[in-house]
Amino acid sequence: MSATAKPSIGHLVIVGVGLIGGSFSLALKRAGLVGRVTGVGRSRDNLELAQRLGIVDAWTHDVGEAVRDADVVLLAVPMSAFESVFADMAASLSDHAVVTDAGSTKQSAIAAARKFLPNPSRFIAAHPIAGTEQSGAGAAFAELFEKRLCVLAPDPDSDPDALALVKALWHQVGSRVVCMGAAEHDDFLAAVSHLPHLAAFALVNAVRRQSYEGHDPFRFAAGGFRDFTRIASSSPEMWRDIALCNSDALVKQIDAFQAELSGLREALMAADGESIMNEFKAAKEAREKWLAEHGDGL
Ligand SMILES: NC(=O)c1ccc[n+]([C@@H]2O[C@H](COP(=O)([O-])OP(=O)(O)OC[C@H]3O[C@@H](n4cnc5c(N)ncnc54)[C@H](O)[C@@H]3O)[C@@H](O)[C@H]2O)c1
Ligand SMILES: O=C(O)C(=O)C[C@]1(C(=O)O)C=C[C@@H](O)C=C1
Repeated sequence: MSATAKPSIGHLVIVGVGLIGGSFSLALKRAGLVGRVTGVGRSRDNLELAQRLGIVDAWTHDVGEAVRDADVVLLAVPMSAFESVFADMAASLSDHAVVTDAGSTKQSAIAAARKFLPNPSRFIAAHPIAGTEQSGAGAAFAELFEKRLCVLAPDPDSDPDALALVKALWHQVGSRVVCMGAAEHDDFLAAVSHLPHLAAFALVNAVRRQSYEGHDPFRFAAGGFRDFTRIASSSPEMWRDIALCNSDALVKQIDAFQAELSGLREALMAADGESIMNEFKAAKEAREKWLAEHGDGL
């Protein structure tokens, strides 16, 4: 199957019917590419909401039961749940089922699949680089992946038919699909996704922890603080898991960021306006170049 071919799935199972799993289902349903969708999750309220919103046709808490006649299974749960979900589905998957995921770290997802799935070659690791700070089925929307990158991290053992199907599905939900190695993916994402989240959480805490003689500094925060910290409203559970799964790469990025802050601190202490200006100018230029070259759809 070519990446632009229209795949058709009889039974799709979404494990973790939140922002990402829910949006994937809505986009495929809107495109008329899926017969029925079963949702698997922990929270009854969230699954009932998903059914009311037309994201799933049926739901269960039992992943083994759900995947028995599945054609495609998408894992969209926090990274710490991957191993137990794979273990719970392993005995029930049919030979033809294709398993994929949307997890934010790829080496850990692949390691979990290899450890627990009967046929890891039919697992194709994927990561849509699109999201918001909202969680749960109520946050899902069909347009989420349009024009956004989706990274696939196949390996030489990946089944070519499974790879072609997963490529075609992400293409059909509007993504621009690229393939790369899992380690390379995790390094890049540590820099442009995981560090920014960590920095946003840390910045809010830095403001929160200081004493301002009884005054509330948040009262004076406006657009700058809101833009920088939007992602500190993201799910703490999800971000704890991402940070732990990609800790080596993330620690390197924290060190690089700390070195930048130290440089600026030194320049400030020395009242070195020229250095500060040069740093700010270089960052502004790099950001504008990024937006001009890759900002389409953001
Ligand atoms: N939010 C983003 O911006 C974003 C973007 C790309 C990828 N991701 C990745 O996608 C995955 C899902 O993220 P999300 O934003 O949709 O999260 P979410 O919190 O909106 O949805 C996750 C769902 O999984 C359910 N869940 C948790 N543990 C489970 C388990 N053991 N079995 C079944 N269901 C379980 C939760 O109840 C929740 O409904 C994560 O791995 C995340 O790293 C997130
Ligand atoms: O826009 C946001 O709120 C996001 O955080 C989305 C975002 C990111 O850009 O860092 C977060 C995690 C993902 O794995 C992919 C995308």
